[in-house]
Amino acid sequence: MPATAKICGLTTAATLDAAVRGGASHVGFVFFAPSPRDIAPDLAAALARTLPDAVAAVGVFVDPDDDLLARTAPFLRAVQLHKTAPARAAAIRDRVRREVWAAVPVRTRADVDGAGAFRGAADRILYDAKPPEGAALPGGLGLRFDWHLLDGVRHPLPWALSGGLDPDNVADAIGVTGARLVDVSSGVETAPGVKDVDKIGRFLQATGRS
Ligand SMILES: O=C(O)c1ccccc1NCC(=O)[C@H](O)[C@H](O)COP(=O)(O)O
Repeated sequence: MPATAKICGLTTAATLDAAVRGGASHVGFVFFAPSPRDIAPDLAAALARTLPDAVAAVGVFVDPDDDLLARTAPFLRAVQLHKTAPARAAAIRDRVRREVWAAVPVRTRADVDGAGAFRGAADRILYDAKPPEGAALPGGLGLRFDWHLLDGVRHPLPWALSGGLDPDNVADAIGVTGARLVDVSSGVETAPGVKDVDKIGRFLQATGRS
């Protein structure tokens, strides 16, 4: 079964174009200063304006304040929240009136079950690999979790699979988990924050969409 895909952490017109041409359903812009993928809101707005309707812009945030959300939400279709409690996610959803994705860091089955806390507070769960203690970033680390932790799970919300995916493993990941939406960042880069047009194309081809 083919899956749709979000290419995360884009910062240039050329790589955005590769994602669009390859058939991505979503593109992600990271608004988090410590990230090598951090993008200024003005540049993200300009890139987002070039997207066709079929491709949704997703803003990626780490427990954002209202000011950052106000500056970015107008050109986004969804906000992806890391390290954000369910009550705050619900308040953000009410405030920005955008689809809210809650990132759930996974190392154990208990982590997966924790996604239920976002029922009623978010619109989608993004299962991502749990970073090591003290990691500078909550995502974009190229780490994967045991996909079998999703076996038999009754998901509380629509969901997406993330963490350590790349052009060579994404087809397996889709086969094992049944994910209908996959998300990638470092797996289509040549260095942290440097996206690669060919890898983006290969990743999207491997999802079975293009
Ligand atoms: O990618 C980042 O730099 C980042 C920074 C702060 C919060 C989240 C971040 N990324 C979130 C994503 O959606 C990534 O695509 C996801 O963690 C998967 O990353 P990867 O394992 O590198 O494919």
